[in-house]
Amino acid sequence: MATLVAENLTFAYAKKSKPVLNKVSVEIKPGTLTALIGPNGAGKSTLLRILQGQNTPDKGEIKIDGENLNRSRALVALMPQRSSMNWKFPITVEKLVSLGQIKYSKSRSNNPFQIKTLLAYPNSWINKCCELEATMQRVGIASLANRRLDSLSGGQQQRALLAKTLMSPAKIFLLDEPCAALDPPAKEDFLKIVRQLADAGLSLLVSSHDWGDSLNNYDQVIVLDKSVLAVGSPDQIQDKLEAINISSINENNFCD
Ligand SMILES: Nc1ncnc2c1ncn2[C@@H]1O[C@H](COP(=O)(O)OP(=O)(O)OP(=O)(O)O)[C@@H](O)[C@H]1O
Repeated sequence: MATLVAENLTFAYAKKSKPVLNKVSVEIKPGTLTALIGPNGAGKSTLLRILQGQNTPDKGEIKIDGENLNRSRALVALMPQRSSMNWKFPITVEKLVSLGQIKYSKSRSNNPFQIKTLLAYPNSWINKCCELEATMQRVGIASLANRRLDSLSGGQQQRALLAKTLMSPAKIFLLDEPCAALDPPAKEDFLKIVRQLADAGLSLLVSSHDWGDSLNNYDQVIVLDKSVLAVGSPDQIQDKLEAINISSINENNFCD
């Protein structure tokens, strides 16, 4: 369980350029599913990268359970946009998912894949294998373990990428447009899974272009367009959006 609080984040990609984020504050509570919505170029991906520590804000601060993000980066994991993946890479689902653990383990002294750890803690390898199996089951891809990534549907690929992300020891998960390019049933399946993860105590922030009934799956909705335009429950957001003129957002290619 972990709470992420970001306050007054301001960020520009170059010194003299205009900020792409301006005084953005967000709070992600344990066991909640939050949607981050906004038009193209609103700064959603930038914000997720900052919250994960890949980019540093020019101003503002990010704390996890009161500790600076620098000290607790391992508690935050980012699932990147699907366009950043090479889906043709010859790898099985199981191997991809296990990479989520190995990547993290490199920087840890208790890497369960290291011989010295194995000797000291013989169950660590078994535990990690169980975790791999459990994580694949959690997102409904256990039966696809030996399939190659390029033989999967888009929805299955996204679930495999989610499972890889879940293999990290994080408690807060930032998902960058995980439902982009998924057909409605696959989108619905994916949202059910993230809902279950939140109900199990994880904190999830999911960026999306979706506007409509799917927002009802979320506990909190943040509307971003360089700054936070509105934040609240799906019902509260509907009311607020009318006040801030949703048509101007739609004109900005705010799709679906
Ligand atoms: N690496 C970068 N260098 C310079 N500018 C960037 C970089 N990445 C993004 N930007 C700019 O920052 C702004 C915010 O982009 P960002 O990708 O965060 O928005 P977004 O809301 O995720 O957009 P989309 O919904 O289209 O993915 C845009 O104007 C974009 O052109």
